Amino acid sequence: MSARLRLSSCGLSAGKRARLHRILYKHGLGNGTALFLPYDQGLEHGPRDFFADPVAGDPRYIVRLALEGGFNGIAIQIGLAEKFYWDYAGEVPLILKLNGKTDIPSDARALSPLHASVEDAVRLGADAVGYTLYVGSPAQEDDFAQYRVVRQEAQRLGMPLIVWAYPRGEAIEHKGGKDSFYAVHYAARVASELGADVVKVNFPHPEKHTAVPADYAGEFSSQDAIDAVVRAANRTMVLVSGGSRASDEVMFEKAHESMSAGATGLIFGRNVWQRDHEESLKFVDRLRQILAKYPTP
Ligand SMILES: O=C(CO)COP(=O)(O)O
Repeated sequence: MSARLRLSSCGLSAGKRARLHRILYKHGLGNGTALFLPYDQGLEHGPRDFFADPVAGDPRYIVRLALEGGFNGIAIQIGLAEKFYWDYAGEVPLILKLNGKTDIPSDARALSPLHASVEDAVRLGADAVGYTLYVGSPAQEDDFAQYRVVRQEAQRLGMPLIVWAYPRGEAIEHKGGKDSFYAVHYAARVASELGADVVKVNFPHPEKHTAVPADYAGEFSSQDAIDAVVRAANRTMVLVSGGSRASDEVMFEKAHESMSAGATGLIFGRNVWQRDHEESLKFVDRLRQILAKYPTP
């Protein structure tokens, strides 16, 4: 089991540290771990994600779920933040997603345009901002330039920056795919190199890297892979995302392995809200029991 990063080891400015302290120690379990509820899928995938439980299409329901489930924060886009977040008077920390796109065009040249600024986040009382960076996309150069401005603004305003580090594009597909160990490992390192305070990654699948590039040949367990991903992020805290619906056992295993690797927390969306209310709360309770086993020293 690897040690979890303490806030004091992350090289954070005072404002960022205060905000992250609020998220990690004043909400959720208050033990330095985090459980975030992401709700940007309506933009990224469209309303089809709400077919499984139509009530989840209502942002009011999701904000209430974040509160009832004892989440450390909710990650939403500007439109929903403006119209729904204050229904609960900021009782759950807000992570304002600053960029995002639809999945209607292909991901061949993936780039998520900005829709909001770090100043919007300050105005709305957010405790962090989120930026999706497509590592490996042919548009990576433009993405890095757009990201640099956000990073500088976040630094100036003391706003923690969470990078959704997503491998994308044809080149990645030829190197094992976006969930491969190689791609996720590289993405975590990129986020740390580029100054993210927190990086959000997909759980790496060692079986998917198909030994391309050759340095990744060999036997890796999923625990080996997530251990390496957290190490690659070094002083950047790691959040592991949920992905599409899977069995509860698979999700709990992922949660255990991530926390054991030293990740700071989990950001699970569809696996939480693509089921009825009672089931969602039961699932969240099990996740909280897992996080309780891994307090930050
Ligand atoms: O962070 C996420 C989306 O922004 C992860 O969401 P899912 O758990 O639904 O994959």
